[in-house]
Amino acid sequence: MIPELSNPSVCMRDPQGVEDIIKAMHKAGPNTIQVISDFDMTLTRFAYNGKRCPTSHNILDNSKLISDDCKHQLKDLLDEYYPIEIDSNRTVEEKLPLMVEWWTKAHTLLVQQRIRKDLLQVVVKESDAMLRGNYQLFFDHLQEHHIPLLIFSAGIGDVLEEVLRQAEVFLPNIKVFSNYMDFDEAGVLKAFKGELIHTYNKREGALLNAGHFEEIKFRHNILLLGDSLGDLTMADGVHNLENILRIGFLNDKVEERKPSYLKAYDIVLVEDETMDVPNAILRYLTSTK
Ligand SMILES: Nc1ccn([C@@H]2O[C@H](COP(=O)(O)O)[C@@H](O)[C@H]2O)c(=O)n1
Ligand SMILES: [Mg+2]
Repeated sequence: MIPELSNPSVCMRDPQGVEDIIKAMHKAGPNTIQVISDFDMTLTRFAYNGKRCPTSHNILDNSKLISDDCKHQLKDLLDEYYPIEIDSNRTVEEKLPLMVEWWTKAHTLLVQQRIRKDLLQVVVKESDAMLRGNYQLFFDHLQEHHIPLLIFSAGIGDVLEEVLRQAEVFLPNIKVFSNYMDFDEAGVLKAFKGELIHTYNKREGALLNAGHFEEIKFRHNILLLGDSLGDLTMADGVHNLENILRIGFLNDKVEERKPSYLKAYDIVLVEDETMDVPNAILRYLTSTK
């Protein structure tokens, strides 16, 4: 049905179950589909030529807008909390307060740096941020078939929008839920807006944004893309969900985390820096054969 499902990066707990979901979504047609995707390390690459690529936070953390002292502090936070974020031996309940602590400390430091809105464009351009291979096909295909794409990110909304704009894929069918910066009249960062979104509270974020799901309530079939187990709750606001196909990018600590990813995601893509598998599935879902 979809030759790319035999790629070496593809792992599935239940290949027949995956085929059944895809067939049901294909039968229902593109007008019933919506895509919900995480941003960092899902739409963007985890690594390129063996080097880690930055998250939307890291784009700022590593930029010329941040003092050396603050860079060290942000790096210390990353070294302390990222291993906790991806630790398979801790429960989500254990991780929750620690994630709030990480995001709160990092955002406090960023605010202290008095970041200028007009320089975001420059730092994104100067960064090593990269979308996954063949990302253009993904965005163009969704736009062409009028399929809404919700990008649901615990990263920084202003930065991720700029990444998409510079890649010329910030298209009208895209909606973003994320942490947005609040600037003062002089265009200097003074706070972050609204409720904090971190890796493990996307369910709450989804429920807070009920209006979006209401607008597209006739789209009961979901293609969900994520790289963290926290991303699985991004579709919790969807009305009368019929079919959901969950695709998880397993980027880091592969052997340790594979069992839990196989249990939670229908398709697990191991160290795959491309959009080839989601693209092939979308091509099939929107085909008439
Ligand atoms: N100070 C921080 C906080 C979080 N991160 C990483 O960002 C990712 C969240 O964004 P998603 O688009 O993936 O929801 C998350 O995986 C954290 O590792 C960071 O780099 N710095
Ligand atoms: Mg992510």
